[in-house]
This record gives sequence, structure tokens and C-alpha cells, in this order.
Amino acid sequence: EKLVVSHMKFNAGECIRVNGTVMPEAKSFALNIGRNSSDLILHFNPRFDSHGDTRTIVLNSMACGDWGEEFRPSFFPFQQGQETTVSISFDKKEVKVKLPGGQELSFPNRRGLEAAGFFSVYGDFWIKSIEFD
Ligand SMILES: C=CCO[C@@H]1O[C@H](CO)[C@@H](O[C@@H]2O[C@H](CO)[C@H](O)[C@H](OCc3cn(Cc4cccc(/C=C\CN=C(N)N)c4)nn3)[C@H]2O)[C@H](O)[C@H]1NC(C)=O
Repeated sequence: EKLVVSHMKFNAGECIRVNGTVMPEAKSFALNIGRNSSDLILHFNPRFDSHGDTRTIVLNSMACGDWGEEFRPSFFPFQQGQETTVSISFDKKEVKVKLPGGQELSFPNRRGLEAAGFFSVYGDFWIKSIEFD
């Protein structure tokens, strides 16, 4: 486990901004937001070389411990060893991820969650700061 925040009150419309550096030999890292570790509105998983994927972001949700259907955007704005900032916000309908280079991803809020109490960061990423606003 890297970092887990629970008992958080992260409401729709608010934003979590994670700044840090991707490790030089990174294979993969993940940011997760949800009610708890088995109930996620977003699993954001950039894979440099993992599970057979190279330079692919995998997005998914989890309901009662079961993964939903994956979504793989076509772009991959991350570099090993590079500092990066990922901002996540959501509303009842969708989760929005702002990426470096100004690209934005949206992913359906399949759980219709209106407040998230759980946030975790895993894998090959050195966290520098996490801001909630
Ligand atoms: C083709 C065969 C069947 O299809 C595959 O089936 C796999 C299993 O379901 C899916 O994989 C799963 O996908 C899920 C999203 O949907 C999660 O990502 C899950 O991981 C959960 C997970 C997170 N975590 C913590 C973590 C996250 C990132 C890095 C590290 C640690 C260090 C890595 N750094 C190293 N070693 N240097 C640890 N652990 N497990 C992953 O196993 C594949 O996507 C899928 N592939 C495709 C193309 O469909």
C-alpha cells in the first residue's frame, strides 16, 4: 500500500489534485477514489509496462469488489521519471480527470456516488502533494 486516505468527505464538485513524480523504472501506478477499497468510482491506472499493456491508461470502477468494464483512452501523457499533476473531480454523472498537457478524461460515475470517503495511491509514484479544494 502506498497511501490511503479514509474518513474523507470529498463531495461532488470538489477537486483532488495529486502532484508527484513517476518513478524512473515505473511499470504502473494507480489512483483510486470511492466509498472504500471495494467500492470505487474511479480506478485510474497508467501502465507503462504491466498486464501486457504498454503506455496505456486503464480506467475502471469497482462495485462490491468486482471490476467493471475497462476504458482505455488513446493518449498517454506520462513519462517515467517525470513530475506530473493529475486532478480528479466528479459529479453524480461522471468523473473528470485533468491530465498534464491540459487533456481531460471523463468516465461515467457508474455508482452515482455523491461523496467519496476513500482515496488511495498505489505503485510507482512518489507523492509530493495532495490538495483538496
Ligand atoms: C486479457 C486478459 C484478461 O483481461 C485482463 O484482466 C486483468 C485482471 O482483471 C486486468 O487487470 C486488472 O485490471 C484492473 C482494472 O480493470 C486493475 O488494474 C487490476 O489491478 C488491481 C490492483 C491494483 N493494485 C495496486 C497497484 C497498482 C499499481 C501498481 C502497483 C505496484 C507496483 C507496480 N510496480 C512494479 N511492479 N514495479 C500496485 N494491485 N492490483 C488489474 O489486475 C487487465 O487490465 C485485463 N486486460 C485487458 C486487456 O482487458
